Amino acid sequence: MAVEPVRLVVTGATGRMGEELIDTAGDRSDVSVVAAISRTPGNVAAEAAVGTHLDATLSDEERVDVVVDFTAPEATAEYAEIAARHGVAFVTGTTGLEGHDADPLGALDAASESVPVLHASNFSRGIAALRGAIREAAASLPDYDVEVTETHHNDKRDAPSGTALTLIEDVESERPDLTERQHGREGEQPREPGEIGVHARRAGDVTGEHEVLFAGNRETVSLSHSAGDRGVFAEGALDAAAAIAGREAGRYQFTDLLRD
Ligand SMILES: NC(=O)C1=CN([C@@H]2O[C@H](COP(=O)(O)OP(=O)(O)OC[C@H]3O[C@@H](n4cnc5c(N)ncnc54)[C@H](OP(=O)(O)O)[C@@H]3O)[C@@H](O)[C@H]2O)C=CC1
Ligand SMILES: O=C(O)C1=N[C@H](C(=O)O)C[C@H](O)C1
Repeated sequence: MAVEPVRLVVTGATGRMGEELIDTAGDRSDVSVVAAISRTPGNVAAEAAVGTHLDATLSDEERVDVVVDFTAPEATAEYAEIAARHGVAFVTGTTGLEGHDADPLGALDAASESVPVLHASNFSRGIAALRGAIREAAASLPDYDVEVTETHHNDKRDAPSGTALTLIEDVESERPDLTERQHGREGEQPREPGEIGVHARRAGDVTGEHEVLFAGNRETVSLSHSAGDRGVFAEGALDAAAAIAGREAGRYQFTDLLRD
């Protein structure tokens, strides 16, 4: 018996990730993009309906299961509220949410009281696997210095990357002695024992690279990931959207949905 595809609305449709999501979804039978949202609708390359306002689109469409959002913190806050008001699940990969004036993290929590909500700073399966390895290394190498380095394309807005922040939290969960995040270094600044070094590089069209270095006095361990293209993020986000549709309201983790 044929299974109905999960019906999606993609926001930020002219963005790098919006375009990748629409393209990748076109090759899959488990999801279908029924509408795309953009402030500049003329530029959207999609066969689906194109709207400028999520609220109006969710009112017009017969049925939408999930809104998939890769935009900007202020837009994510607004779209989460609108999706919840329409009873539609919300999957977002937008980063830079921490401490933003629009309180997107509060908006995700509020939305999760009525619909399923998933936010992941990185939707690649490789990063999901790397996170387990990083927690294990952090627990096994208690006195080693830790330095996190990320590299992204020169149009990225937020620094450090959302993924870098997630990986730092993974290290910190096993190393409560590391209480200071040292962003870059300049001048006379010897390393302090409680530091995690954090380094953000912006160059060319690099899709996304992350490295966590553990250094003792006679050895180093380097755990790293490099995304070959944005398709890995799009596939993961669409997997998450397909898996979250029809679930109970609440906050979901990408790593949990991968295991189900
Ligand atoms: N979690 C993950 O795996 C990944 C996360 N990301 C994150 O996703 C986000 C988007 O990245 P990327 O696609 O490269 O960025 P782009 O700048 O290419 O696209 C963002 C899109 O968001 C829309 N947008 C921006 N601001 C607003 C606003 N205030 N209101 C409505 N729409 C807005 C715009 O679309 P339009 O003009 O069409 O409305 C824009 O095209 C970033 O936060 C990035 O860090 C990126 C890759 C992977
Ligand atoms: O902006 C990007 O491009 C990416 N953003 C995410 C992040 O901030 O970690 C994920 C990925 O690295 C690409």
